[in-house]
Amino acid sequence: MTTVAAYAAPAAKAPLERTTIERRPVGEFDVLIDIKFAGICHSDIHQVREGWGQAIFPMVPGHEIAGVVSEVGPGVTKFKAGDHVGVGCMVDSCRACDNCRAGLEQYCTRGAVMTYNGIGRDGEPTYGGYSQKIVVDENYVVRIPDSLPLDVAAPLLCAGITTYSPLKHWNAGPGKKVAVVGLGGLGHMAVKIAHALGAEVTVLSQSLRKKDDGLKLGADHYYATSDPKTFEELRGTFDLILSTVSAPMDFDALLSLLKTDGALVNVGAPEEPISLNLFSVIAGRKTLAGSSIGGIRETQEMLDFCAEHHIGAEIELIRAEQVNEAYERVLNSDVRYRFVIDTATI
Ligand SMILES: NC(=O)c1ccc[n+]([C@@H]2O[C@H](COP(=O)([O-])OP(=O)(O)OC[C@H]3O[C@@H](n4cnc5c(N)ncnc54)[C@H](O)[C@@H]3O)[C@@H](O)[C@H]2O)c1
Ligand SMILES: [Zn+2]
Repeated sequence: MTTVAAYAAPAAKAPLERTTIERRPVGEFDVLIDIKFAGICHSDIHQVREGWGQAIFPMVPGHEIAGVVSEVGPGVTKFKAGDHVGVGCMVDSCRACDNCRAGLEQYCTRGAVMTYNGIGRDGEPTYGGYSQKIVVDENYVVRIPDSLPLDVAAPLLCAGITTYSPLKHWNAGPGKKVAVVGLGGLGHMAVKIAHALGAEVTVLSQSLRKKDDGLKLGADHYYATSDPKTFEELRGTFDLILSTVSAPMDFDALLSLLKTDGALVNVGAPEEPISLNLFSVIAGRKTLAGSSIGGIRETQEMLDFCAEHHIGAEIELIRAEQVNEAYERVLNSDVRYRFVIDTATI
């Protein structure tokens, strides 16, 4: 076992504090990673606060991990010491069910092992990226192309793949009108990726406060959802709407903005249920769908795509002791556009 410095929430809703955790010895197929950067995802905050239900404490959050391989087990074939690598939301899955075989490990029918707030195959709780080292099976590690700096690459491991996967699945590309709802960590990646895929991109944000940023990120249009005229003007406009909002939304209003046969895909994971008038999907044969992160192969594909298109996250690098303050700022929509912890400061 290796003792590693980490930041953990000792109990639900408690502030995070510096502590140490144990990492398992490097097994035959394991990779030991020196974590360099860890992004702060809104999902970390939902889980620390038990907003999605009972969680495991102490909790070391963090599933946007970028680092450098320092050691590999004897059976490892994909990585060697010195490689730049990433770990996202999953560190294992059953590998045998139809979904795992299809590269959709996030939908593993036996339940994927989450990077933190999960229980590993060894029966031990998993601890995430707000720490200095992690041991992960090589099949759940991805390669970060050398042209992508590790700090701006870290958020791709969740915010990047969570938006790339549905944009690809629902064919965002040339000739398609795509709206991105919410311009936070996921939203700003969705804008960059949808633009790079060739779609015509519209941001639907609460206000016009971040309009200049949105246009610079690659949006063609920018509207405020707080302005009722937005919904009149954009009625029936979009082929695809990707909602990244962390709080419940008016889905009937959003569905009215789709063309016939359009899809509203929700990746935001609010803590409360929503209400829906089913006529919103009946009229216009519309689809309301959800999507969870992406599989391991697709995560690699996304990283290669981002490297090719020079896409990284817009980040604010913080020291570990600023993590609680950063959480408050995320909750107040005061982030442009992802906080990333420099794990050397833990
Ligand atoms: N489906 C998945 O696999 C997956 C993966 C990662 C994160 N998530 C979830 O996605 C959500 C967003 O995560 P994030 O890290 O981007 O969070 P974030 O806080 O960075 O971004 C959320 C954005 O939504 C905006 N917003 C809040 N209320 C709004 C409203 N009523 N109208 C328009 N915009 C509004 C906020 O201002 C912010 O810009 C969270 O709920 C998170 O848990 C889901
Ligand atoms: Zn996340």
